[in-house]
Amino acid sequence: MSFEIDVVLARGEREFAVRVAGAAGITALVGPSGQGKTSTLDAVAGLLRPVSGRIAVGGTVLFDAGQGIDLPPHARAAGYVFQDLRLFPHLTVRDNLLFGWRHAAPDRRVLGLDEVAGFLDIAPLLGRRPHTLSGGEAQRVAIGRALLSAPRFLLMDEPLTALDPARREGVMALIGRIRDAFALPVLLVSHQQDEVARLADRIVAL
Ligand SMILES: Nc1ncnc2c1ncn2[C@@H]1O[C@H](COP(=O)(O)OP(=O)(O)OP(=O)(O)O)[C@@H](O)[C@H]1O
Repeated sequence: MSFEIDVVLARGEREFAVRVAGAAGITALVGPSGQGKTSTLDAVAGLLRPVSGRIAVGGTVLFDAGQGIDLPPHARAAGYVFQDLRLFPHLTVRDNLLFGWRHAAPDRRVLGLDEVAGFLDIAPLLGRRPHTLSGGEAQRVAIGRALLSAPRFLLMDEPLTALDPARREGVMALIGRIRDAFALPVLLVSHQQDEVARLADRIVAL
């Protein structure tokens, strides 16, 4: 399973050409601010329509301007961990996690709440609200919600930025375990180029 991305994206007046070829495992997108990294994740998730080009993941074509293919977000089944996490503030951790599960296609639900909570070490937090969580705890809950949505692949926007060095190590180890345990391709954006170099199977500079 790997990402094949060859698109031109437009944001306002600017255009970005993005190319990621045949990378399995963890692919890191790095580069200066404002170079279209988040826009690339949005395009793969189906939240931003490219001007032209093609996006496929694991051989499934998600977008192809030439062939008129543009799958809607739910059919793409991205597990998207947003930079600002976007946990629902009025829901408990349990209900944030179950939101992902309820939106998963029933025949693709391979993971359950208990398994994911155990894997991410967040079982003690299930009754809490997001505003009571530390940055690292909230990050793990957001990853859990994405995993429970039965994703075909994961998109992670700056998963290390808000964390102190010790927590960064923990989240990096976790992302590596997700790749190995669930065989999910991961496309992640990072500014921490040195750290991400140890984790990623491939680095693409925008
Ligand atoms: N909705 C939008 N409308 C207009 N311009 C936008 C929009 N979203 C992003 N942009 C612009 O598009 C460019 C690329 O933004 P994007 O967030 O993809 O970059 P990035 O590489 O992820 O940046 P950063 O590292 O700062 O998060 C930026 O110049 C940004 O200001």
